[in-house]
Amino acid sequence: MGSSETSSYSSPKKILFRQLFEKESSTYTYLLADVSHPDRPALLIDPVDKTVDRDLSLVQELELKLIYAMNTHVHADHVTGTGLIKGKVPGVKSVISKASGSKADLLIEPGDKIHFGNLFLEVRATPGHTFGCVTYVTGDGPDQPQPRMAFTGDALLIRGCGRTDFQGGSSQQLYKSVHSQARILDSQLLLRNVSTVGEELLYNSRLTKDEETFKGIMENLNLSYPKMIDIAVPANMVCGLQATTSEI
Ligand SMILES: N[C@@H](CCC(=O)N[C@@H](CSS)C(=O)NCC(=O)O)C(=O)O
Ligand SMILES: [Fe+2]
Repeated sequence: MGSSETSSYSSPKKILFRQLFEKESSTYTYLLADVSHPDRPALLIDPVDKTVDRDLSLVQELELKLIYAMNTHVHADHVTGTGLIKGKVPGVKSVISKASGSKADLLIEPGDKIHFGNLFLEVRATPGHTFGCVTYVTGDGPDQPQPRMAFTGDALLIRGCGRTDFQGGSSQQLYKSVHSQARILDSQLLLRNVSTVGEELLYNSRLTKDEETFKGIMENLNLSYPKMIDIAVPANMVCGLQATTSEI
């Protein structure tokens, strides 16, 4: 293995972090691992079915042991890779929120901790883009990596946020999610590797507005119906495997 696993995180425990991109749906997938632990346990957040082989090759190259394949929410623009990953890597557990109403091995709830080696992710409820959206936040504590990172799914995007016009979306709820969690989240948390919650609260063109203005913006986005939604949503309710629900 090369020296590319070093990161700028000051921590006695070493976290490996990789951001991967699927260009058709513009989806970011994240790979995290505890590389201080002898087993090098790892997890993937929001993998896409089309890039599963790429993601698993990277896991193999970095000599990691994948233990979780997780989703932040039921995506509407792509089919999740979590079911395919389970078929390819024995022992991997799929993860999604209980509130999403989906099937997975682990149905997590706000406040749960997902451990990988000596590191963990905390689950925060951030509904509003869809029902059951969660944000995964790296652990707090002296032996956890700093600065902390937040994986917000589509709840909070850099200078934007997920739409709120389908799957239990609510602009009122999304506004509350971001503003109430932001007070709890450290302003140093990174989003998609190039912004912070604090920066978004200052410069996000939607979420810096008052709640009524935000609601008006979200009701007038005039976005087209996502091309994949009718395939992606039912598939994502079962970890991406529509036909073989026993394999979730
Ligand atoms: N043209 C795309 C649809 C893109 C889209 O609606 N993306 C969602 C996130 S995936 S549920 C979204 O919330 N976008 C926010 C925005 O402001 O655009 C397609 O057909 O896939
Ligand atoms: Fe989404």
